[in-house]
Amino acid sequence: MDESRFTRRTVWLEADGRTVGILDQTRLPFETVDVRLTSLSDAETAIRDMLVRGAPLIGAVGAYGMALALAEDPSDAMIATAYDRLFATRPTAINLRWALDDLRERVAPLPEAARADAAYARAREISDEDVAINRAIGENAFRLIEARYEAIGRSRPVEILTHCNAGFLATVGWGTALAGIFLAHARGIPVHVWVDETRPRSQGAYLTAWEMRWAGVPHTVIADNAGGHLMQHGRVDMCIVGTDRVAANGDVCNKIGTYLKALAAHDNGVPFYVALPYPTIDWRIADGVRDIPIEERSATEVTVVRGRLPDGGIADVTVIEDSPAANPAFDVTPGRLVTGLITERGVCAASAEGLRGLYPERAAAE
Ligand SMILES: CSC[C@@H](O)[C@@H](O)C(=O)COP(=O)(O)O
Repeated sequence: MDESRFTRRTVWLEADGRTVGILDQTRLPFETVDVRLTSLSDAETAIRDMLVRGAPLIGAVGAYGMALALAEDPSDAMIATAYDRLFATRPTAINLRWALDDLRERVAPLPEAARADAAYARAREISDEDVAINRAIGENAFRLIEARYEAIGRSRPVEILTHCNAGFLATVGWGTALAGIFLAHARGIPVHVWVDETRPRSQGAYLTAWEMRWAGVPHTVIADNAGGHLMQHGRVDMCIVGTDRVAANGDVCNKIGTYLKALAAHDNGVPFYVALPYPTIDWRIADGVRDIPIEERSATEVTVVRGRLPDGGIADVTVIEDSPAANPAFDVTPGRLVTGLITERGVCAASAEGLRGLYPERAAAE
């Protein structure tokens, strides 16, 4: 199979060398619409309102946001303003801070006239690096999927459960948790994916299912509450999810509901893997459950649902009226419930020792 299907870019520089193109993910799966970002405030809105989402993609668009800002005004004051405004858009995905720190460090020492070009060049590099990293994560995840296929005697498809969306839409290309699944499918290992719907924003139903169709991977969308039952009855061979931030002790922050899936997997002896690139590790947080800040989003995301009407139109309908609703968007799964962290450097235990073993230089630097 042609692997370029899995490298569809989610953010790119337009031909004018200044405007940034993105796929508007709020319109999926009903419409495929590209949008152009021309200013800092466009980038800010795109991240905050989730036209782009997923930790690695948020980082890449944050980097382009800094470049767009400096193209308008390359002053020191603008570096600080752009950093603060972009940083405030989404609090949980650590890739955003990583990308903004990186950009600020590189452009601040330069003369003003050189700053915008340097920022665009670095944003592009970050994007290309993300695609290469995810391809490597995919190879490491592929080996685990292949091993499960051998373990079940090559008798049937490997049943994999995933939560939220950690495919190419959540990154610049390939994806993290889904990269190994795409590779397995492309290389002829039969897989079937249980796609958690992932309320309230339904990234599973709207985005992962769309990617599975795009790639031709057999899949079934399930309500968020179904995973435990399927695991109890031997219908899940492994779980693979992505993450928005991994603490130095291996605790994993991901879309709300991930923790419950990890508990069910642990209780049923189902391997639970988390895929991540190095910028997702927050070396400054020693205890993830205690210290990772969790984004609380609008209650409207819980009370209003988007769908297609019988006449073909697309509409938002209210499903909860007159009751308060709460919307914590992420949760933290303790490292002890995670079978392994799948990174571009290999697979390690979800622990301080495991992470230090794979990234000794980065652990020492923090
Ligand atoms: C690869 S990014 C992390 C993902 O795994 C995903 O599950 C997730 O939580 C993304 O959250 P989102 O709120 O859609 O930006």
